[in-house]
Amino acid sequence: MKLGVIADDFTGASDIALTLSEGGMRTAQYVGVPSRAANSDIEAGVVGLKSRTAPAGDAIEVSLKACDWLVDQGCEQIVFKICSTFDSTDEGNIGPVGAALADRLGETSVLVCPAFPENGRTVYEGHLFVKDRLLSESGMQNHPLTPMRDPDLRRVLAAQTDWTVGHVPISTVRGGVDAIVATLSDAGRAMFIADAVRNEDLVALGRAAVDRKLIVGGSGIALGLPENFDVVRRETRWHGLSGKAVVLSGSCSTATREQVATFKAFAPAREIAVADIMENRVSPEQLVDWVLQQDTPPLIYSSAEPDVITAAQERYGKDESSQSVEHLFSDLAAALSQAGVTRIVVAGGETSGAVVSGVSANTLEVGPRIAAGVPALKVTGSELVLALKSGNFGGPDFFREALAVLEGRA
Ligand SMILES: Nc1ncnc2c1ncn2[C@@H]1O[C@H](COP(=O)(O)OP(=O)(O)OP(=O)(O)O)[C@@H](O)[C@H]1O
Ligand SMILES: O=C(O)[C@@H](O)C(=O)CO
Repeated sequence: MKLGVIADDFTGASDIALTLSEGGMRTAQYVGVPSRAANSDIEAGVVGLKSRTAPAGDAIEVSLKACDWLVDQGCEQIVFKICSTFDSTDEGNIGPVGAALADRLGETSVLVCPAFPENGRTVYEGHLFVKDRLLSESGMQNHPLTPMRDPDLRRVLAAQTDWTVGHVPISTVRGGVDAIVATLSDAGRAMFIADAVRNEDLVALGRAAVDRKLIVGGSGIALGLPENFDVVRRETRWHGLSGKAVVLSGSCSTATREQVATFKAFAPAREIAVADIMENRVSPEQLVDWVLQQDTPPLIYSSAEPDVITAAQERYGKDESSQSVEHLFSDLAAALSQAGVTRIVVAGGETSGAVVSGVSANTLEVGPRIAAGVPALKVTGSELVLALKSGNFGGPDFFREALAVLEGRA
């Protein structure tokens, strides 16, 4: 293994696994830190964690464990994959985990860039944009767990770490690899928010990071990395699975809510409210029976508007509300796979974490792209294929498109 990635959630892991796989690296995605050595033919290993919203100490501990495992597999460089919308709180986890990984790897200068232009995430003058909106006006200010209310990433990161926070402006990025390298050199415990507006900017940053032991970024930062290693490009082989399918959506992001509305117009759909779970009005067994009765792939969703989420959080507590939904999706996914469901499309990073732990997946093989940042995945050693969609990824018809790719029809 040459390149190791520690991803702070599972959709983010599959997002960067797709970029590396499309970049020609033989890539595997692992669910949590593996207890065994990786297959020797794997060039890029992506360890997916569920650490984005964990207490900082826990996130550091598990990220260091992942780092040690990747270094043991031979990795020369580690990427800490964060969300392209920089999802985090003042307590962390980007700053504290980034600093802990840097200390472990002996790195003193860390490039930080969440840009993902293909999905509309760009960084300019240190500020993060989602399409034509500042991060703080993009809908992310209403996120149930990590509301992002400040678009200036230098300020956001500085609140999370005692490392110096610097900036690589777009003029330096466009000035070429040597200009970027000069900015990053001999910095002395500094993290640099780098501007990037186009894929070419990310490729330049990736090239400039060739000697860095740690990079922090979204999947875009991986665009330029495969070429730093001696890899031979290969086609991915993919065989979809037919059989029963289901869509599970716990994401409350703007894009997901539109996808839910689009899919509901022609597919059977069941909405789950936090109150239904808290007051035991719904169980995985009932939901599995309902799924199996449907003639076409159905949707089960808790995706809701911000006022509904706020009301649930005020009534039951913030963590309690999201955990109740995640536990339900985890138990439901386990029961669905036991009942013979072969295709599961999941919306939401935390929700995807719940689902992959529910189905006891250990390693995921990366298949073709469904949408930017979302590959088809096969659970190794099992008759189950998955799509793990980040909240705001995919077009309005994503669920139908994902079901088709997972079946091998597209
Ligand atoms: N109706 C609801 N009320 C309160 N919380 C909810 C509700 N539905 C889902 N949640 C919680 O909101 C969180 C949504 O996070 P998740 O990561 O799954 O989606 P996302 O943030 O849109 O996706 P991503 O992290 O990929 O951008 C989960 O913890 C989920 O359990
Ligand atoms: O970078 C992104 O936006 C995604 O891969 C993700 O991490 C969302 O959870």
